[in-house]
Amino acid sequence: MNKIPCVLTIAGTDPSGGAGIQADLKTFQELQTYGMSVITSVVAQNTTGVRQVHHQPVEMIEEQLDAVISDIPFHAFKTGMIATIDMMRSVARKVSELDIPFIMDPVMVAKSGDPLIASDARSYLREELLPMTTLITPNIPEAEDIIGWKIEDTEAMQTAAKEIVHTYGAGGALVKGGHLEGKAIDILYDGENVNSFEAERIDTKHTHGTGCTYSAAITAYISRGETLPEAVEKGKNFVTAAIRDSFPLGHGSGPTNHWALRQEKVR
Ligand SMILES: Nc1ncnc2c1ncn2[C@@H]1O[C@H](COP(=O)(O)OP(=O)(O)O)[C@@H](O)[C@H]1O
Ligand SMILES: Cc1ncc(COP(=O)(O)O)c(N)n1
Repeated sequence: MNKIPCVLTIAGTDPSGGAGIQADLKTFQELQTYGMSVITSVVAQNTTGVRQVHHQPVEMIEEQLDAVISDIPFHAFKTGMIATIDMMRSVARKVSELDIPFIMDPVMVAKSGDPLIASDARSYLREELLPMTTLITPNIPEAEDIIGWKIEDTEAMQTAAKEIVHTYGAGGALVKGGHLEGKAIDILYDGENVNSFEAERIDTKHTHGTGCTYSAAITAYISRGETLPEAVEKGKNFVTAAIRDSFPLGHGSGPTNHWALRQEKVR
């Protein structure tokens, strides 16, 4: 295995650079890992919303995966937007050969409210992909979709994280509290322990791509040999700084700032 930590993202694109593959690769680069990408869907979107989506044919997704897997060993990978059951089936088949950490951001709906996956793909995600994961990182609506009941506080987030692991079979679950009020609290259950990660809520609308950035940062830290709780703690610091210094770019919800931690160290 090569010494450089190598990581792969399997996700959709964002030409405006704040979410999806683009956010993942910027995060990988910023965290001193070698980033690679397999594109599932080309998404015409920006800070205001999604205009059009073009799915790659499943053969093309499989070819991209084969091209990477057959050539370059990597240490961890993440998935983001995988829009249809057929696409999920192809990804599942290919990644089942890999014996490395799998971080899944179960992307369902963009910040703008636009759906990013087919509604019938949600149950396939829960039943077929979720049990393959080392860690799944749902926000509150995504966690609710998986477990089928409402999450209203951090106690319920903890119950949900345990249920996602014990009932649905994820290796670990990080339920993110960005959609609740008050402090930005995320709950990690790794199959043994519960850890809580807390940050002050930052008063900003520029949170486009936070979920992508966070899961990419966790993937990068894991590829560098950190344990799950360590990787989440560092990932949380990274995404909090990226939100604190987010860019007021575009006409909608602007992107997070992947340089933020570096700038904080320099200041
Ligand atoms: N306004 C905010 N201030 C500070 N942290 C936030 C804010 N909004 C979201 N977060 C944090 O950003 C990360 C991603 O959050 P979340 O919005 O829940 O996920 P997603 O982007 O998938 O919808 C989590 O760590 C969450 O706690
Ligand atoms: C291709 C793609 N993947 C994921 C998201 C979700 O982004 P967010 O983290 O803002 O919900 C997105 N807007 N586009």
